[in-house]
Amino acid sequence: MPKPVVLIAEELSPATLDALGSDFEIRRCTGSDRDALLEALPGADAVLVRSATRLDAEAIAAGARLKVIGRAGVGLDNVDVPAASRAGVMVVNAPTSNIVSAAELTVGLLLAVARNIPQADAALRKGQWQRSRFTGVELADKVLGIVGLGRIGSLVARRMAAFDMRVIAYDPYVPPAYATQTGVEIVGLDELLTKSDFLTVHLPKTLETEGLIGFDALHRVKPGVRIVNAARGGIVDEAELYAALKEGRVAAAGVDVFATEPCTESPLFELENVVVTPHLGAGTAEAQERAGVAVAESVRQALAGRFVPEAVNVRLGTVDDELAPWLLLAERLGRLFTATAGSLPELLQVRVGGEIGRHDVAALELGALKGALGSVVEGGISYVNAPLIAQERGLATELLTGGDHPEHRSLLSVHGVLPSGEAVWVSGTLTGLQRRERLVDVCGFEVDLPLEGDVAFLRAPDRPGVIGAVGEVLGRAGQDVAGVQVARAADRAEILAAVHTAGPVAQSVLDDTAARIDATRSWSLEKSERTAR
Ligand SMILES: NC(=O)c1ccc[n+]([C@@H]2O[C@H](COP(=O)([O-])OP(=O)(O)OC[C@H]3O[C@@H](n4cnc5c(N)ncnc54)[C@H](O)[C@@H]3O)[C@@H](O)[C@H]2O)c1
Ligand SMILES: O=C(O)[C@H](O)COP(=O)(O)O
Repeated sequence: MPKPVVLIAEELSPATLDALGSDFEIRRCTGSDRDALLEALPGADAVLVRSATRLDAEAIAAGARLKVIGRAGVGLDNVDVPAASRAGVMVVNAPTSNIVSAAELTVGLLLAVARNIPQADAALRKGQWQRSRFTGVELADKVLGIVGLGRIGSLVARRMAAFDMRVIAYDPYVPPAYATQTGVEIVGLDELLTKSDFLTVHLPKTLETEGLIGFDALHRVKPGVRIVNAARGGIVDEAELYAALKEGRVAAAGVDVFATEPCTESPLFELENVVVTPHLGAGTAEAQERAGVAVAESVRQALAGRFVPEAVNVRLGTVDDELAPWLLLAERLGRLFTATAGSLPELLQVRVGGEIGRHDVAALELGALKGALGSVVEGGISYVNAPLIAQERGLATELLTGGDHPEHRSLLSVHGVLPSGEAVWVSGTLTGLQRRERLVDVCGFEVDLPLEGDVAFLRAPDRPGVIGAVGEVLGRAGQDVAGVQVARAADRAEILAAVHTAGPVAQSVLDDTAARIDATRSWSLEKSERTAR
């Protein structure tokens, strides 16, 4: 089996490779070289990038085998996430990997624009000892205006409070109570602009935020404000910032990010009151290691078809340690449901009863759907494309919670009514300290089976000699039978035989066995598991 290919399109920490391990073939390309990227993408199962690689719809379409895009960092403005979702490609990032580093760089830029540190350094290296030329201002008792009080904005707020700054913020999407807890006063944009002595931007780049600090805002600012942008180029309009600096409306600026990167020429570079860095917010050993290891882990999970908590284009709700094994069970039951039913219903119901039903179990609906479609959809099913594929096939899902079971603390069932009117369901639970998966009910036949290994199911009329006949056909085919479990229907009209074999039963052998006992239906757990992979 060839190993899945992970394409590394930008310089990542060496820890990334260690975390990926030896299960993948690693290829490299320079993601900012468009031709090289488009040439390398068709062979890749996963691609790892930072902010310099543009993964737009064209690039995603070129990645015909692509299953996951890993962004070793926060910002996703270089990835067309809707296009990835349409193509069934999971997008993962490392949303907290570099926030401390970005906040610390912001602190550095605030200090640099207050005290002219880089300019003084450059002058002294040229032999100029000019103390009064670089007279700065203190931070203490000044107003710091933060635009965007998210993860990085909040870290900056905490750090700058230690400099005795008065921190205000504009962010219409954070609850005022949260801001109060952090000691920050939430104000409107106008108030922030007119009151701030220092202004720092920590927004995502969106249609709404691009140019937010542009002509209008830069004409309303408090005269002599110092501005820092270590979020995304273009949120502070570079041309308008240049004009404001030239006219003295803005006293100084610290700029880490540019509308077009790499940026090696800019009118801003000509101004002495500007401090620039080449997108260094995440440029620390710690941030790079965290980002690389986090996306490597996510890519491993994604390529194994598992749920990835950091996936940005999967709406799964919360999957905590308590729920994670139930999610796997839901997927397995989904697969077994399809194998048992032999077709798909119009409505797939996921019923969650007992203790686990009292948690937020929304994820189980998607897990069961992914499992149910897994063995029937060509081209691979993922948490990303399962809802889309279900919609295309007219398959709806429903999550029902509540109710207790007399025998099981918690019970998960996947249920559906087939076009013939027949109801099919499979139910399972987790047992013991190891939380082992057990199949406990197949269409009303009570069983007690692990949900793994090679198990053939046969549903047949309840007649003497049925089990002997099953053993005989399988034995003749050279199939070792490790055990048989027989469940009887309440009316004793039918049995369900679950036959454990040491190895997969060939379809022809299963068909022969079924014919011998007049089975109304036969299917196998191994088949439903394996074809879904
Ligand atoms: N320079 C770097 O190397 C570097 C490193 C890391 C992150 N970043 C960038 O920093 C930015 C912030 O990252 P984060 O992790 O703090 O993001 P975040 O999502 O945690 O915070 C963003 C905040 O902006 C607010 N917001 C969104 N739209 C807004 C609007 N129109 N007006 C006001 N507030 C608005 C949101 O409510 C949120 O609280 C992102 O653009 C990210 O890409 C840059
Ligand atoms: O969004 C981010 O994570 C930062 O801007 C860092 O980008 P980078 O990984 O290209 O340094």
